[in-house]
Amino acid sequence: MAISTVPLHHIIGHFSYSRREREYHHGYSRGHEWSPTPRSTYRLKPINASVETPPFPLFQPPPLQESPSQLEPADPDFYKIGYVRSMRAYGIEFKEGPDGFGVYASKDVEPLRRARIIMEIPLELMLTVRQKLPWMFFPDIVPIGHPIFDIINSTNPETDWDLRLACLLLYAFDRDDNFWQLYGDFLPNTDECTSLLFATEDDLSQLQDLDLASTMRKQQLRALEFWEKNWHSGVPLKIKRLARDPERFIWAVSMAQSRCINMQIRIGALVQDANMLIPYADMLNHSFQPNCFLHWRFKDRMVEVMINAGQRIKKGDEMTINYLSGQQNHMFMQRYGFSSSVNPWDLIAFSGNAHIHLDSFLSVFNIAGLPDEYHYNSGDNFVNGAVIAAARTLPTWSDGDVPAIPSMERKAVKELREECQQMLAQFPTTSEQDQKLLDSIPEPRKTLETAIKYRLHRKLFIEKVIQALEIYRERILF
Ligand SMILES: C[S@@+](CC[C@H](N)C(=O)[O-])C[C@H]1O[C@@H](n2cnc3c(N)ncnc32)[C@H](O)[C@@H]1O
Repeated sequence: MAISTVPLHHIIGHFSYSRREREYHHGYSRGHEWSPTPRSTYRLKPINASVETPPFPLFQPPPLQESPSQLEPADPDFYKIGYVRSMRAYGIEFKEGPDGFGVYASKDVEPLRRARIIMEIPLELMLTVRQKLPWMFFPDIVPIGHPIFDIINSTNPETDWDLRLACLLLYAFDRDDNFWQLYGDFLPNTDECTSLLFATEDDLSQLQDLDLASTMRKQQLRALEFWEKNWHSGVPLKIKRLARDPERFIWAVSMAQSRCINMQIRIGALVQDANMLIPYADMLNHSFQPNCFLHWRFKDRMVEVMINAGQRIKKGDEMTINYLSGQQNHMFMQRYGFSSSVNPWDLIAFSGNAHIHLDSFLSVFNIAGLPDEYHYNSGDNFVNGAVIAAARTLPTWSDGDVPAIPSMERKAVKELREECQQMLAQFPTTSEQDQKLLDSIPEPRKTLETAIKYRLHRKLFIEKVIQALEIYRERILF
């Protein structure tokens, strides 16, 4: 069953669509590949003349002058795709930066007592699937009896949300006048994708993590087998053209995995856990200390992107959200194809008996709160997410008010440091060698770069834990 609500996708007025020299393959090309060739103009007739037509552009495109931050502004036409209810954005711009497209503040924002809206995106622009049985998808664009419906219907609702979203995305690209046909041009192409679904065997070996490499091999096989099962030579033409080659389907799965947002949404009386592809909001990059968050506004079925209450933002700052809380780097790698050396949730499996005194360690680094909510406000440049992770992952002891005994702490620090050093020695390369390798490849393939960065981040994290132990040892004596 699919949810049906308002009639969808009435394209209003006309818009001009700038397409540079490239194939018109949704999501296969964008951004810096475009050459500044003349614009071509497409005119789409209004489908439903009775629909009110808001004036274009619905919000101001960013100024075209060179951005002081050296980042490339998105194509101005990105802002002009118009539908019955369009998205709205306030005080932000979409630009290409170090992590692909991102969202940046176009003006300063003073801290406010209440959260402030920067984007509003209506439900009808999104692609969503319900996580649990009875599964549903939205919008209701797939006719019962269409082969893609049967394929979607054959998936496991509990586990295959990414495969279903991929099918829905490919189907949306194939439907005349669907919003995603236009929006797809702003999605990363296969070369720009960081997803390890595209990793070669060599890339996987560069991870220096056998477990992650094996998980990714299984995930690659799962996507490939799904394509083979459903797009075999005998399938009807109308399904075949959605993903003629496995690469196209795997691209769609990688889009679903890396851009999907899981949210609980209320529609009427129904509250559901949904996996959603939310255009424009999916341009927000991740941070462990995000300045924004998402909120479902049920009264008019909009997703709001909001700036945290009390957050100060400077013009040019990147706007970020937290994709996953409480997850280690390998989980970020599996789903999004990136990692961080300051992931506060990273863990190290210590095997010895050494323990340090928890309260002393926390007070040395001015870390407050309980393990699930540790935060720091020390003004000490050394303390970052990796030190928070150290506080969570180092074996510690705490017994009422019993204070630490410096000589015992020093002994424990020595053992823990040695164990960290053994872990580092087990890697075939050092962090310096990884960094040199990254610097020496002029334009590495995304998946190769992602893999080398992952192993580098792991080593930088362990090195930071060693440094933190050293500082703890020095300061505990006073
Ligand atoms: C939801 S999309 C965000 C928009 C994306 N940057 C783009 O170019 O379209 C998620 C992808 O952005 C990139 N990304 C997001 N946050 C990142 C971060 N903190 N570090 C590195 N890459 C990041 C990864 O490639 C990830 O798969």
